[in-house]
Amino acid sequence: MAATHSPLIIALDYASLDAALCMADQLDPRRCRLKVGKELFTRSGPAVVEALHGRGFEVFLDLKFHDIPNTVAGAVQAAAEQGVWMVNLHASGGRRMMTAARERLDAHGLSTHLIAVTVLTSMERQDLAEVGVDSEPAEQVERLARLSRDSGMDGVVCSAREAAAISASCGAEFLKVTPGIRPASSAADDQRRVLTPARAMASGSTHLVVGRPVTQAHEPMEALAAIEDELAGS
Ligand SMILES: O=c1ccn([C@@H]2O[C@H](COP(=O)(O)O)[C@@H](O)[C@H]2O)c(=O)[nH]1
Repeated sequence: MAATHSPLIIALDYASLDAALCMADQLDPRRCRLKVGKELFTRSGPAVVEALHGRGFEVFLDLKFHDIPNTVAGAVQAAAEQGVWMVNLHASGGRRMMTAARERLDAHGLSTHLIAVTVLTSMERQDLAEVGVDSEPAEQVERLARLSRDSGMDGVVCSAREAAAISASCGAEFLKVTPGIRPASSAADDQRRVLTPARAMASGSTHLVVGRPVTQAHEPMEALAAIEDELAGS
């Protein structure tokens, strides 16, 4: 498998294995990693991970597990045994859930990166208030990032807007995987806490998750090249 130095992770949010592989076949594992999320995995199962590994890609399995500790530990183990590069769970599942997942990977010698989702990049203050969290997103992200670090996570999913603060509190090595990446000319869609690729890297993101700005572009490879150019010039 090709280990890339690129921070880019392309989100393969497609409704079929064929559509996902059609995009993957235009991409190069030396230029990006790929993310498999809930829609694609629910439709195609482990076959998609196998197919992407077969093409040389490192895979982030973005299933955002959130359940009781024993169940999440088992799910994380199952993901890691498929050889994925990264897997995630929801930090709001709490310390015992995260610790159980960490311990399960360690007990089996599995080196898959394990990261925790803090506050979804689609959420803003009002969304948090409606689920009983009376905080600014940045404040809640910081709280969950510290808990994630203390629970043995390798990093978090957050918006790039929070990456600098997390680097300060949890260290530069702590992974900051940031969706909500939008080139200046792209629509925000359902995302709320967005940043451009260059500003995201400057803020301390370690990895940038990009979906629709590339996959729904009229010319996806041109859109990807424009993002790479923006990063090279920053
Ligand atoms: O907080 C989060 C966590 C995960 N995601 C995922 O990232 C991609 C973003 O896709 P875009 O098309 O670039 O918006 C998508 O797969 C989400 O499930 C996120 O956006 N925010």
